[in-house]
Order: sequence, then C-alpha cells, then structure tokens
Amino acid sequence: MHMQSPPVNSLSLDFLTELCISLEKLEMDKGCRGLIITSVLSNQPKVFSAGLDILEMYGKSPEHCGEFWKVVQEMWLKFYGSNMGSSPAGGCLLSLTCDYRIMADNPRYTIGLNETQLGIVAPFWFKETMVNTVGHRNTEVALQLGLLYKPAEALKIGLVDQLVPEDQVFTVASQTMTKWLTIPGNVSVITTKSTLNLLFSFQLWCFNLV
Ligand SMILES: CC/C=C\C/C=C\CCCC/C=C/C(=O)SCCNC(=O)CCNC(=O)[C@H](O)C(C)(C)COP(=O)(O)OP(=O)(O)OC[C@H]1O[C@@H](n2cnc3c(N)ncnc32)[C@H](O)[C@@H]1OP(=O)(O)O
Repeated sequence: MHMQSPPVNSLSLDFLTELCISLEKLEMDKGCRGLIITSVLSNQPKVFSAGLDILEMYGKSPEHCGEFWKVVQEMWLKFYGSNMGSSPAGGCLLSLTCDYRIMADNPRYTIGLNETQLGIVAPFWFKETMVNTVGHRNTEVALQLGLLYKPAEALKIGLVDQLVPEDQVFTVASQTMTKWLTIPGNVSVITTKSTLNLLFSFQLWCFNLV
C-alpha cells in the first residue's frame, strides 16, 4: 500500500477513513496474507507519515473530534508490515502497529513518540505499544523527553528492526515479507499474535477501548 497524501501523509479524518476502508477490504480478501505499507511522497528526504493531522485537533466540533479519535483507534487495531522515512508521533504509532519495521538509513529521518515536545500526552495505548516494542525503560526515557531517534539509534533500542539503503527499502521489504509468508497457515500466526497481545487486549477492554 502506497501512502500518498501530500505534503507529509498527515493522518486526517479523510485519510484515516480511506486507510481503514482499504485495510478492511484487504482483510476480507482471502488471497491477501501480508501488507507492506510505504510512502510514495515525492519530497526528499521522504516522510513516512507526519502523524496525526494537527489541524484535526484544533477548533473542531466535539462530533468531529469524536469521529476523528474513533478512526485513529481503528487504524491502530489493523496494521501489519511497513517501511519508512520520518515517522513522528502518530506516524511512529502507525509503524509500531506493524510486525516488522524497515527504515531507510538516512540520518535526516527520525522516528519516535515526540508528544511531550509538542505539549501533549501520548495516549496510554500509544505508550503500551511502544513498551511492547522497546521495553519499559526505553519508553520511559523516550516519552518523557519526547525523543525522535535517528535510524541508528532507533535500531539500537529496537524501535526499528532493520536499516537499509534508501533505494533498497522496498526490495528488502518484499524479501522480508516473502520470508514471513513461508510460515504455514494463517491460523497459527494469528493465534500466536493474539496470545502475544493478550494482556494488552485485556487492558484495552478494561478501558472500554475495544
Ligand atoms: C480529536 C482528538 C482530540 C484530542 C486529542 C488530544 C491529544 C491526544 C494526542 C494524541 C497524540 C498525538 C499524536 C500526533 O501524531 S500529533 C502530530 C505530531 N507530528 C509532528 O510533530 C510532526 C510535525 N512535522 C514535522 O516534524 C515535519 O513536518 C516533518 C514530518 C518531519 C516533515 O518535514 P518537512 O519535509 O521539512 O516538511 P514541513 O515541516 O515543511 O511541512 C510541510 C507541510 O506539512 C504540514 N504538516 C507537517 N506536519 C503536519 C501534521 N502533523 N499535521 C498537519 N500538517 C502538518 C506543515 O505545516 C507544512 O504545511 P505548509 O502549509 O506550511 O506547507
């Protein structure tokens, strides 16, 4: 799936709605077993996603905000696999929801949950998704300081799984997907994934988020 919503793939209500509809269609397609999501913006260096569209969170009606927040949660529940450039805040969440993250090795790109730098708070389910990926201590430091990591730092703490030269991102993503798809049977993979997320799913249920 190629994301192309200039200038920076910010996650607006319209963009997220379209994304969720596309994901739903893919989920229902029995022939689809994996998804690589990437940005095809023409800017250089490339942005994966600038995160939530800040214009959606300012001066809008309560109904609009409710609708926006709902679709943000829907997006977070659905993702699979990704490759990327810059991914602040919601853009980082988008990639954290994936099973494997491949980042272009360009020090001009950054990834992280930088909410505190913006004077806002990363919701608890952003935080938990980060803890599940990089552990509690790394998350504590990252979130309190609102850190945006360059590729090498992101790899070091496990925020991304692999760095590759910029022109090879999609090739390597395709090879990685091929490897993941050698695991037989959707059921065992889905069950394993659900088991890994069991505690988190329970927390979400307690907070009435699913
Ligand atoms: C309804 C909900 C109600 C309440 C919830 C309240 C709080 C909950 C908090 C939830 C957690 C928040 C998560 C988020 O994702 S917040 C968004 C965080 N994003 C960022 O901090 C990214 C900011 N952007 C950047 O760092 C850079 O733009 C980026 C992505 C590195 C690209 O850099 P560059 O290529 O140089 O491009 P520009 O900076 O020049 O930007 C081009 C253009 O895009 C506009 N833009 C950038 N980011 C956003 C954005 N997130 N939303 C909307 N628009 C964005 C930017 O303003 C420029 O526009 P212009 O018109 O000036 O060309």
